[in-house]
Amino acid sequence: MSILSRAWTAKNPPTVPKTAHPVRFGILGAAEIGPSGIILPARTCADAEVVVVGARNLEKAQKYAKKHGIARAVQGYDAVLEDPEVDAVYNPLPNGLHYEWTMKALQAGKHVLLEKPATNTAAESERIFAFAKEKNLVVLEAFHYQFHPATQKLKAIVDSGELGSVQKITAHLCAPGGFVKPDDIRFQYALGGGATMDVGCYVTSISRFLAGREPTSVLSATPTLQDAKKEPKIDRRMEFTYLFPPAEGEKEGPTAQCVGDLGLPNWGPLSLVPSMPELYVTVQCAMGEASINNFVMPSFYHAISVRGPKGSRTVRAYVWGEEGKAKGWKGEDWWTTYRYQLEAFVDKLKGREPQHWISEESTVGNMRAVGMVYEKSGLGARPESEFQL
Ligand SMILES: NC(=O)C1=CN([C@@H]2O[C@H](COP(=O)(O)OP(=O)(O)OC[C@H]3O[C@@H](n4cnc5c(N)ncnc54)[C@H](OP(=O)(O)O)[C@@H]3O)[C@@H](O)[C@H]2O)C=CC1
Ligand SMILES: O=C1OC[C@@H](O)[C@H](O)[C@H]1O
Repeated sequence: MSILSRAWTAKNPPTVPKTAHPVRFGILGAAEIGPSGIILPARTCADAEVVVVGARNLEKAQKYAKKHGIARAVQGYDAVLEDPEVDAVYNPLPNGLHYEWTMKALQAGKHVLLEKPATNTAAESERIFAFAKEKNLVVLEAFHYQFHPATQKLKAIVDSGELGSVQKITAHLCAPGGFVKPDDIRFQYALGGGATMDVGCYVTSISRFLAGREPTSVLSATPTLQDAKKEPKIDRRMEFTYLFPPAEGEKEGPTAQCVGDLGLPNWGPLSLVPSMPELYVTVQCAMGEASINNFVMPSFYHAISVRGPKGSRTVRAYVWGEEGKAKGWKGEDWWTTYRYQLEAFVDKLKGREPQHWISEESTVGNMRAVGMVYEKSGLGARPESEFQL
């Protein structure tokens, strides 16, 4: 399939008939990410159905429901949680509201597919998972990129040892200027904003994933503020370096040099030339290097470049290899990261073994690492939610 047909099918996926008991989702908020994050993936998943969306304004919810083919629209998020037809909630609210509405959803007996980053602090994530355990419910932080075969192919190459030990990871997730508007939730401290929260959490996540361990410290963290007067704690860009502990037999642990940016400045004469997005990860190892050029949206295009003792090669993985298929792992080459993620989520709820999972430890570890970056940068932690159950 070409890049164009993959992109077209991802946006216009086939609608499949539902099983007798699909997981019925309710969406909290008429969020921008909703169509990619859950609505289109659910259309092609026999075991999932979006049944209701709730927004603060009923008319907004109704417009959104009509546009995206959702059967019902309700006013407010409580109405979604009280809905007896809802089994699981998709929570794409601003980061600073993730904790409150995930706790409320769990209280209401709903499973939660929770947008990244899970919460404002590691302590909040810990509390969510403790409560989910108590209620015997599932919470998954939606780090969708990890569920795609391309990400896992890169991980398998690094873990195979063919390139030797990991020495240095470089991870960039940077958007061109204008991609995020000045009044966006991402630039509001009270809502858990900041580049490190929004895009820095991805480069943190993939660095930890590929290093296969948690960072012990942040060697440096240099913020560029979005608007120092209006939001003195909001980073538009953060450059930061993690130090990981050595693995057994290693003298020194690897580092990860990360950059997250929500608005790369234009360049060239009169600054008229927009910057290109940066969406790559490189893993330098003792005997070579592996990299991927589009780790957040690999379903559109990607290339994994490997250089090592066996020579150089370029690998692509839109679907599982023969081994994965033999294990029953599903996929189509137009499946987005979100579609692969949904498959894992419904598998978990249906008592099947998901192909991949983001564990509680991983979510808490990521939030802890993001928190360490904010502390080192001098901007300080994002505000703890005042919500009490
Ligand atoms: N996995 C991924 O690839 C992506 C994940 N995300 C994550 O999803 C979440 C939402 O992002 P995105 O869809 O871009 O954001 P939007 O601004 O489009 O949506 C956020 C929703 O939050 C609701 N909301 C509730 N309180 C407030 C408030 N005080 N101010 C503003 N909105 C409020 C709004 O709901 P209402 O309709 O009720 O007004 C709105 O629809 C974030 O956590 C982000 O990190 C975002 C993009 C991609
Ligand atoms: O995937 C993403 O890319 C752009 C970001 O602003 C967004 O929040 C993130 O999840």
